[in-house]
Amino acid sequence: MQFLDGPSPTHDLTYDDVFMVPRHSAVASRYDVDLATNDGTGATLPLVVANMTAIAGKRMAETIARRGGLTVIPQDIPVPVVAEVVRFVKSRDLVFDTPIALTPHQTVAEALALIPKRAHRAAVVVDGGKPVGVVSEADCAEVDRFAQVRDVMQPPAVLVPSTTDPRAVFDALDDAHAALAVAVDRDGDLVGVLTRTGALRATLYAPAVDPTGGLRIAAAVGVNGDVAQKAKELLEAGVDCLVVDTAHGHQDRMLEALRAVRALDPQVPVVAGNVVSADGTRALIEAGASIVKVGVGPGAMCTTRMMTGVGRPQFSAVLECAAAAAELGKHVWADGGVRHPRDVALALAAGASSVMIGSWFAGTHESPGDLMRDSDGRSYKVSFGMASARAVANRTSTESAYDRARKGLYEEGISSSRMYLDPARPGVEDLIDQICSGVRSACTYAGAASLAELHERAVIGVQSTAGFTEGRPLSTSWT
Ligand SMILES: NC(=O)C1=CN([C@@H]2O[C@H](COP(=O)(O)OP(=O)(O)OC[C@H]3O[C@@H](n4cnc5c(N)ncnc54)[C@H](OP(=O)(O)O)[C@@H]3O)[C@@H](O)[C@H]2O)C=CC1
Ligand SMILES: Nc1nc2c(ncn2[C@@H]2O[C@H](COP(=O)(O)O)[C@@H](O)[C@H]2O)c(=O)[nH]1
Ligand SMILES: [K+]
Repeated sequence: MQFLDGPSPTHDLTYDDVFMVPRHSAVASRYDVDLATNDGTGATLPLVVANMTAIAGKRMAETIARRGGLTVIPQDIPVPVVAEVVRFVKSRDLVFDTPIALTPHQTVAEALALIPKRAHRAAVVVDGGKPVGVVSEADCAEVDRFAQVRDVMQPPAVLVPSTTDPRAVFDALDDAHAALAVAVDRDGDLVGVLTRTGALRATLYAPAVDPTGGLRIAAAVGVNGDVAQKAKELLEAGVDCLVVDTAHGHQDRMLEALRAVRALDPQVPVVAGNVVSADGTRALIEAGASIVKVGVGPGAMCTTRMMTGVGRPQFSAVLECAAAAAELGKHVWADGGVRHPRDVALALAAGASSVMIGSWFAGTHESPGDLMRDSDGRSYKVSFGMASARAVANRTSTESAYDRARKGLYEEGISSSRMYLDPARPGVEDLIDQICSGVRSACTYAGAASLAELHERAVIGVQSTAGFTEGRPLSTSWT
């Protein structure tokens, strides 16, 4: 990457401060761009879901890995629960989505409570393992809430063997004018479901799979307690990537934790953070990190910069840390502050091998929270920071009242934030589509057929606030 006007600017920059200049390209199509990462995680997309309790659960992990990204299960989740999530995610079909399954005698009220957990807005009715019907919200309208789903369900309009090619599923749905295909195994038992868009995506994305063919998943540990023991248990549970995470990564406690984890000789990438300097990056790599997580204060739930004045504008932080990591043959993830597809493209241009997203993905069907509606009827989910009073109270729930009170004083995150679902993109896969379109397009503007080429060829300019504002679309006239 180089700056348009030569040397690096003298002050630090964040994503909004910069733009990429188009240059000659020999890449004919945006589909010719390979978005696979080269950091050893096996991800085919440069996207990681942040280890935040309100965002990263098993549903998110399954959905993201099927499209090629990774989800980091937060450090606050007990190891046996993480092990169960890993087992669940690795048992998922690589093409067909896991539906809400109801028995015929369950009620319409139960169906209506569960259907919003799925972007495809339906549930499958199963009897003895076999799908016997599909229930959508429309089927439940104007019906007694205690009615049984068997009385409102429709027979599956498209029933296919789970070995069916996604393109054939797409065509079958199109021919039948149906919304959802139901897939079964050789015994006729339910495997999963696929929408038209899901079938299309299955032809465009490659799932992130481990050597045994299971979907990949990551998990985090903090720096307190017996880190090595917890890391060992997570590795035994089968995580594909281990994240050692704390607010201030360039500290002794982190370096000790990292050395202890490295001593386990993990055969998966070890990510550590967070830092924002070349020194911090080198320290983490020397202590055993294969990937360094970069970002202090850019997160949407994060109050660190307001509380402490500490941090660093994210574009410059990623640029400096990525250069330091590359000198040692290692990588960085850009963590936090991503609000538009452009931010992902710019982080990758600065040299990140992957980009971590939290809050933006909170406002999707796949995040763990319940779907809420505000007084205007807009759908949202509640999100909160991992250093918020709420998260700290959860994390310290087994400690003495005195210790909890002591730790409760250091609050550096928002405890409750409404993350609205975009009505046009309510599922995390809709956001992935949007991000990948933006990044693929950015690559062709730069003449890059891979992420390594994007970093190599990117020419970055610095813009004024007016320059950034000019780039924003207008939904109404300006006079
Ligand atoms: N990327 C970012 O900007 C930030 C991210 N976070 C996220 O919040 C979650 C919780 O992290 P964290 O608060 O580190 O909690 P942890 O539970 O990981 O504890 C951090 C440990 O480091 C010690 N510590 C020393 N200095 C600091 C400091 N300046 N800030 C925080 N801890 C310090 C703490 O001791 P003692 O309590 O005695 O001081 C504690 O023992 C993580 O997921 C982290 O990534 C949090 C803040 C910033
Ligand atoms: N200072 C804090 N940082 C936090 C907190 N919770 C999470 N985070 C960081 O934000 C990113 C995600 O950023 P986003 O803009 O995509 O939401 C996450 O990975 C953490 O590094 C917090 O409470 N305080
Ligand atoms: K912030």
